[in-house]
Amino acid sequence: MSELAALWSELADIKDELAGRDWFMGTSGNLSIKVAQSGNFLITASGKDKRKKTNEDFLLVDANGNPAEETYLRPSAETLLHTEIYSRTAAGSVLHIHTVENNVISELFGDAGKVVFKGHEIIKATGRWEEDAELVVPIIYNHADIPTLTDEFSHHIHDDAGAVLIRNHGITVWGKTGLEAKKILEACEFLFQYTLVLNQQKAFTTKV
Ligand SMILES: CSC[C@@H](O)[C@@H](O)C(=O)COP(=O)(O)O
Ligand SMILES: [Zn+2]
Repeated sequence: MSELAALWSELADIKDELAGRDWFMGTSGNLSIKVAQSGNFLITASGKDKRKKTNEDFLLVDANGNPAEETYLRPSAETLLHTEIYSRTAAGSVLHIHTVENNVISELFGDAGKVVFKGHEIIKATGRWEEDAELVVPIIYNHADIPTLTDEFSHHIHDDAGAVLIRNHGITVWGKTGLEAKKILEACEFLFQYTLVLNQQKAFTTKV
């Protein structure tokens, strides 16, 4: 199998898994994986139902996000976020999803500009192993203009792995590999769900 075919299959597997969690509501979400050395990456085609598996799910783009081969497919509308992450880090994969939980958390903590988690075992999935490790997820405004959104997003790209919430839009995570990006995504969504359930329980117990 060629390197490209292997990467296609890896990204398709990630897409299948995330689809199994119903994390691509209303055609939302975009995923990419980098082809080592070349600067090119495979990215989801724009506007597709990402729950479906087809031969046209991904296209190859160059480091500027332009199609690297003849195609009628359009790369994701948010390709610029992916190019920005790849240009500033050694990330190998970028994943973006919209969930009710990540949207509600982004709204609850949006005015603070970040949500901070501490004292959760699952923080280790993000590569922080100290007992008092903190996971800080920045929250930025959802600029409709993608270059403006990317500019604000870029202030939060400090490492080869990371996560940023876009308010009332979704989360974008990246990691050195597809597996690392998926682990960070799952850890974040776990923590978002935990926070919402805990707050609901607290509200309930203060009422009774
Ligand atoms: C229908 S969701 C809105 C989209 O603009 C976007 O936020 C998204 O996640 C999917 O866009 P896409 O161009 O398919 O990658
Ligand atoms: Zn989106």
